[in-house]
Amino acid sequence: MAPNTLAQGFARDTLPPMKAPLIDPFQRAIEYLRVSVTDRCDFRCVYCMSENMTFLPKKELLSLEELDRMCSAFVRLGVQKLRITGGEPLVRRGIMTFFQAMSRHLESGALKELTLTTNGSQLVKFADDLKAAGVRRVNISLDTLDEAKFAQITRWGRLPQVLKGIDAAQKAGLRVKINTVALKGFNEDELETLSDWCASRDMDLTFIEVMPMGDLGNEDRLGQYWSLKDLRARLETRSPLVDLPERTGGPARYVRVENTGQKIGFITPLSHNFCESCNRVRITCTGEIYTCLGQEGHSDLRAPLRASESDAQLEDAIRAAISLKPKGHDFDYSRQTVDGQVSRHMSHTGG
Ligand SMILES: Nc1nc2c(ncn2[C@@H]2O[C@H](COP(=O)(O)OP(=O)(O)OP(=O)(O)O)[C@@H](O)[C@H]2O)c(=O)[nH]1
Ligand SMILES: C[S@@+](CC[C@H](N)C(=O)[O-])C[C@H]1O[C@@H](n2cnc3c(N)ncnc32)[C@H](O)[C@@H]1O
Ligand code: SF4
Ligand code: SF4
Repeated sequence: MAPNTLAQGFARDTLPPMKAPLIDPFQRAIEYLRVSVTDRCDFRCVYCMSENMTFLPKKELLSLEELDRMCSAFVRLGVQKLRITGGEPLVRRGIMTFFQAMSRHLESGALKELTLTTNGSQLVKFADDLKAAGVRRVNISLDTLDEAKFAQITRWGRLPQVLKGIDAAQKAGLRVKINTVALKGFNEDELETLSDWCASRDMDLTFIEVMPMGDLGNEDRLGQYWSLKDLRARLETRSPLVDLPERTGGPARYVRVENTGQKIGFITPLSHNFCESCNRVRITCTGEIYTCLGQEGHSDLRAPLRASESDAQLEDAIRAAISLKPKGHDFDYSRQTVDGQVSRHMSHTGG
């Protein structure tokens, strides 16, 4: 990708010496930042958005320059892994300039990984640029390989476009991990097919338990919930699974499928929560920090960011927010009610 003047303009900080790292009240080091760069999306997945979602006015969003300042402040405070998400991150205008600007933190060695989670619809256009900006792997969400079911679950998505995006990512040399939300009565019968398909293309696969977020409307999230313990037991009837110690810094726990060598991850916030080793916080597209995905508590970082050209106030506000990070989430399916429902949309905080 050709050097971009806007990106050069971003690079005003060559990272002053690293500050004291971010440690929360439970002695967990915060090294992983997930940033939602837009609440917009070209899909309307049923577990994530309502069909008639209204989006924020553009002026509410952090500008690309502000996103740069925000992320750079976190990198100075010890964040080593930066995941860009949304909404659909690749529908944000100018987003490649932002990726390009962030690559300077990879080059300096301060940031170990720059990556994104995407629905894959725009990868034909952007895979090469992402690779050039230093992205090495992408997580692509895909719940089914059946075209009609794909249209049903994403409402607006088209499967062939996403499959072409996956091809483009692999061709560009990006490592691909597929994220599949396991939904009872929807893709239950496809898990083996999906896992064989990923193995045949040398892609990792992670199954995610559906979380009770967003406005449920007519959606029965409780009825859709499927414990990954059951799924694991089913996969075990085909081949032994060996627990792997390795971690990506994310919440997935991995197993190796003995018969094929394939790696499969499980993200099980409900049936086995991983809060005790939580290392991450989230920034919304409007500059709020959520220190837990499963809690409503948050604080505003946009005001301190905009208050001054210096980042001192922003850094103080970040530390203050981390000092309030809760121990874990409040999701609760056990009472078979939606008490544990978090009314915020995933697209706002970025999942
Ligand atoms: N409850 C909970 N769920 C999370 C958390 N982080 C990620 N998830 C869930 O896992 C999904 C997949 O996460 P990804 O965006 O692929 O990121 P990741 O799992 O950190 O990715 P890797 O770097 O590949 O490990 C998210 O959309 C959420 O549904 C977390 O901190 N708490
Ligand atoms: C909110 S999306 C944002 C990034 C991108 N648009 C995508 O779909 O990959 C991030 C992830 O959140 C997951 N997700 C959304 N709503 C969820 C829910 N209610 N429970 C579990 N995962 C959810 C999606 O499947 C996706 O893997
Ligand atoms: S899960 Fe991702 S692709 Fe689906 S509606 Fe939410 S933000 Fe869009
Ligand atoms: S639910 Fe909250 S505390 Fe638990 S892993 Fe996710 S973000 Fe961390």
